[in-house]
Amino acid sequence: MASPSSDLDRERRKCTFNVAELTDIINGGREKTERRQYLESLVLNEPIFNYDDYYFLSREEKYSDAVKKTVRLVQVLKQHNIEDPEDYQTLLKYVLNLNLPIALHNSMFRPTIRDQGTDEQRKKWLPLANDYKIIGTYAQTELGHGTFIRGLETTSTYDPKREEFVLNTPTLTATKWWPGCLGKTSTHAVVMAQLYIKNQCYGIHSFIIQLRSLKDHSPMPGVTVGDIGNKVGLETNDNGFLAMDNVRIPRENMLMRHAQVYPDGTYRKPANSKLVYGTMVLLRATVVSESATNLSKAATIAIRYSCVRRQTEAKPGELEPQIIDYVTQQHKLVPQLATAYAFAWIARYMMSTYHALHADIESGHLGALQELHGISSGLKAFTAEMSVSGIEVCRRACGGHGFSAASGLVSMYKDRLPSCTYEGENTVLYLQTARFLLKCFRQPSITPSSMSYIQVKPLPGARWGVKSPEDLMKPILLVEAFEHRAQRTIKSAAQFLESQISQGLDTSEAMNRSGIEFVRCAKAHCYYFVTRNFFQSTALLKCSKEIKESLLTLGVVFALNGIADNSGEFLEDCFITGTQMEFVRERILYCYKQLRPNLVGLVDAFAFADQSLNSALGAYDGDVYNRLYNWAKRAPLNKTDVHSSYHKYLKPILKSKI
Ligand SMILES: CCCCCCCCCC/C=C\C/C=C/C(=O)SCCNC(=O)CCNC(=O)[C@H](O)C(C)(C)COP(=O)(O)OP(=O)(O)OC[C@H]1O[C@@H](n2cnc3c(N)ncnc32)[C@H](O)[C@@H]1OP(=O)(O)O
Ligand SMILES: Cc1cc2nc3c(=O)[nH]c(=O)nc-3n(C[C@H](O)[C@H](O)[C@H](O)COP(=O)(O)OP(=O)(O)OC[C@H]3O[C@@H](n4cnc5c(N)ncnc54)[C@H](O)[C@@H]3O)c2cc1C
Repeated sequence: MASPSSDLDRERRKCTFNVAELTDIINGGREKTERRQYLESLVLNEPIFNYDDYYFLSREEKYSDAVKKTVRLVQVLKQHNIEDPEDYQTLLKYVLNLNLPIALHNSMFRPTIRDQGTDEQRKKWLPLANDYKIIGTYAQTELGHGTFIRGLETTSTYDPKREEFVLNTPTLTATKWWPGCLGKTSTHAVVMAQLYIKNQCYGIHSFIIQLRSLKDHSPMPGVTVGDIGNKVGLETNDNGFLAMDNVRIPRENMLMRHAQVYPDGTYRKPANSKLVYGTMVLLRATVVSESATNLSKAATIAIRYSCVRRQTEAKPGELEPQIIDYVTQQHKLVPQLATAYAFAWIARYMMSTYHALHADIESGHLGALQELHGISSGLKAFTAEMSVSGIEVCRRACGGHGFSAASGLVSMYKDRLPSCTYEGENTVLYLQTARFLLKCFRQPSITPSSMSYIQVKPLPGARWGVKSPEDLMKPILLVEAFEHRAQRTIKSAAQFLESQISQGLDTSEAMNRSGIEFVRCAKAHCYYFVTRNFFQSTALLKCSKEIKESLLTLGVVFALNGIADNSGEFLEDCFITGTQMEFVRERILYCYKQLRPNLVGLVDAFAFADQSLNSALGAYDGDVYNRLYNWAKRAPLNKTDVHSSYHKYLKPILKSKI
């Protein structure tokens, strides 16, 4: 058997480009790489951030371990004056492989105060939150309602005599349920509740509530709070429940940047009722980035392992091939790698678009709200869905060892799966994007330039300009195919809706009946958007010819697999012919061959530290079998040669003499 590490060494020697150059591109420049390395150096060497035996821990131990790591992380951040949220995200992405019990504090609590608080409220709360003197969460979802926010039942009733709000959980279904970090960690929460003034309901607003004593962490009077119990993945997180019984807070605890309640109870409504949903939009944009990072990790593990794993001698006596040389294995993994790169590029687009449109909104251009919502909803759903399914493909591609916790892929899959549900269930978000696409289809004036393609009506009888398999290496033709599909499905969804209305259905029923068409067009739009962005961004890169070639080939793989996997949608209006579909399949194989020497280089370029992958299969040195064996030997069941259950149960039924 060949030595696993020599297999990876050989792969690395075959790579045609400079891996460090590609790492800089992925990180966004040399300076960002250096910053990342500096941040990594602060935590990687500390024993407390060791994850070696993590997969052996129980849920409670995992939570406790995560709290310990969180506290140390906070100390490290303070010690080194690290305040930039981007730095914190870098640490989460590349080192701290967990959903920490302060995840919601940093991703939702602080941003909500920043974006929805007045200047005075920011001045009061942000220093406390930034300094971790208080830890907060975002409590919106209830037992009875998650998607339909307007249906939340928690009430916040204004008492002008005492200038206080009184928060109540009037029914069982009004109990807050799911908020991360609520169960055991948070001292405070932004709670979304229906605002009542003089018996009139003004809809959902956000309020800061103290949940626990800052002296002993016990629940505050009127607050019932706890963990909701085990779930799929996210074992380090204490997703919780919360019920409130006449909890009083000062008037100043309603976040009043957009809507105000004056001491006498006068209400001033926000310029747009959806401003209160702003933090969700930010987190949806973040999910795009998380989806990219995690699929990159999964591809790193599975591709390195597939270069080390050998199976089935082709000819008697010959060395068994590396499993990566089976085209079926390539057909599993190369599309995941291509998707990881496509998502890394769209994540960068999503964050910069978020910041640009958010700045527009802050300066009063509220038209940007629906554009940001339209873009981020679909991309969150699309990237979460493909990332989760891609991680599972990577896990299965590792055969039996993919089932071992030590692969790192089991927990990754379980921890990522909820991203299809939280921050807006995926179908619900696709429907939101579809609404926006249809609006743009009907109203050119509101169509943002990034979506102007919607205004071009697809020509009946249009045909794809691909004449040979070589044509499939031309980004313009690939993008054209996705553009056509998106235009056609948007038009078809609009026509379907109109046909329902013309049959006499009221708008909501017609929208419901059009839902499947809506989701179809939103997915088609997202595939187009991501493909176009990949080729546009890659074309702009200043890098070596070899890197550009590899990236473009990955883009072709992403696009061609998208066409092959959704072939019906391209064939049904004869835009693509059967012969062109054959070209597509042929070119996919060609691209795999082109990329084969660079597969390890392309995953090495993500530059994940072994600790962050925490995988016996995917470590840099490829020493898979020693790692698996040593890890198994440390398993709690192996602490003694004879387990206590032998004495308790097994011994009596076993024969002492044969
Ligand atoms: C790598 C870095 C590491 C970072 C670490 C971060 C890790 C953190 C891990 C945290 C993990 C989990 C956290 C999870 C948190 C949560 O889940 S919080 C709860 C999230 N909940 C949801 O998302 C609920 C989904 N539901 C909704 O958003 C809305 O209810 C819905 C959009 C479905 C409908 O809202 P309604 O108010 O009922 O809408 P309606 O009145 O029908 O109006 C529709 C109308 O409004 C427009 N609209 C809706 N939302 C927005 C918005 N946000 N902005 C702008 N416009 C909006 C919509 O387009 C419609 O417009 P139209 O013109 O009528 O078509
Ligand atoms: C791990 C995890 C962490 C979370 N963290 C938080 C948190 O920190 N804070 C917080 O407030 N919440 C949190 N949540 C809650 C989360 O945001 C909601 O679960 C999510 O928004 C989905 O809402 P729901 O549970 O009501 O699903 P439902 O809306 O009940 O969805 C069930 C099904 O109904 C369908 N459906 C619902 N409405 C429609 C519609 N209008 N049209 C078509 N189909 C529809 C959905 O597509 C889905 O198939 C978390 C959830 C999870 C799983």
